[in-house]
Amino acid sequence: MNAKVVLLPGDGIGPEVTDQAEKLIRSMSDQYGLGIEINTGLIGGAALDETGEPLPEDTLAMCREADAVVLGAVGGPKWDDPHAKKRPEQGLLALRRELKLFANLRPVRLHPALAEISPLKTERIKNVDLMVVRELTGGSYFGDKEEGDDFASDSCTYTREEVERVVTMAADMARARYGRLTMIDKANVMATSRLWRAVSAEVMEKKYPDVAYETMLVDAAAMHIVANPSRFNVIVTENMFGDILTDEASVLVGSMGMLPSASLGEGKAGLYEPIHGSAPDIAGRGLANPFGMLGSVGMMFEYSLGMREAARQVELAIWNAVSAGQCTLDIGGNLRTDEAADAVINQLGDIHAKKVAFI
Ligand SMILES: NC(=O)C1=CN([C@@H]2O[C@H](COP(=O)(O)OP(=O)(O)OC[C@H]3O[C@@H](n4cnc5c(N)ncnc54)[C@H](O)[C@@H]3O)[C@@H](O)[C@H]2O)C=CC1
Ligand SMILES: CC(C)CC(=O)C(=O)O
Ligand SMILES: [Mg+2]
Repeated sequence: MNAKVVLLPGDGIGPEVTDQAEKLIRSMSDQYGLGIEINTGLIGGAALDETGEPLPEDTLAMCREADAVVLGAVGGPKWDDPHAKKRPEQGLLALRRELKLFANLRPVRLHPALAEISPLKTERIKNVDLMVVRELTGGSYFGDKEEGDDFASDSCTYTREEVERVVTMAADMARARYGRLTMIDKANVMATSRLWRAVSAEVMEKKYPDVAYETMLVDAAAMHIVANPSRFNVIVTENMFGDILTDEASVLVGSMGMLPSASLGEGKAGLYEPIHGSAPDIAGRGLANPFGMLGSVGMMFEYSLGMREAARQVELAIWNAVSAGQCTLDIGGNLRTDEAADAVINQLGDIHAKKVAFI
């Protein structure tokens, strides 16, 4: 196959979880005889310290050549000076934009063993299995900014095309899941949301009359996600709403450390990262949950390497590790980051051996 994967560990717990991703990729590569080539690059605060840029040219060049990029997290208190001209997070935003990765898929599925970890009542969350499709290269994270001591602005812009392509991807997903699509906006206040509403309605009416479709205001959605999360199946929303709502949704499944993501564009190349940040409060202590990162590697096998079965095996291995209590402190286990990842890799070996024995 000779796929090329670039690892960008970044900052805080980023390198800790990226090390686990590398182990998993190497193990899968050996198991399937894939010969995956792995290269590592600088991004975020680590890149700022070494090169003065949060996304150095050679990192970007390497990523453009790759089939997939796997990223830990960027940022941290060391680079948080509000007057700084360059910030680690700019590196990640620039990478997403340069690679034209307009859709960020964030699946949220509860493992029944973790229902008790969630602060929410088990009967409310037991059927949670949703897919959030977050628009990733538009909106206020990318609009023009003014920044002064007495005035600041972030402009939020969207074009018809930006809305159409991400809603189309989300509607395809809803159709494949025999599910319903909820488009979340703030159309009672924001002009961009009214564009989202009009364009989404057109797309759904013309191309997806068979997919159940609804709209919801983001403030109400924030409430429904915790009050009645299993009512959702596929959610599509703009960049910032999706960012915020998915951190909220992580509470449903036990921990921020559980949620993976895949960022996709027109082609097959993608960026794979857990939804969490660099978690400075636990960095360097072996406490980081690696499952969101390992789940992201699973998504890489599906979306960039076209290996759906391999992706299902990674998902199942994480599921089995959780069932066996082989997990980190945040979800009630007592394993360190590397031990929890090793447990998943061992589970994967068992799954593979059973499959081979069956054949
Ligand atoms: N994709 C990225 O690179 C992102 C970077 N950030 C950056 O990360 C830094 C810290 O941001 P925070 O607001 O603290 O958000 P965070 O996501 O890093 O942490 C929030 C809370 O979740 C916990 N947590 C996160 N990941 C975990 C894991 N794998 N296992 C166990 N617990 C975990 C942390 O310990 C913390 O209590 C900031 O500089 C922020 O800009 C934030 C979000 C995304
Ligand atoms: C640029 C990132 C720090 C934004 C974020 O929180 C995310 O993508 O989850
Ligand atoms: Mg976020």
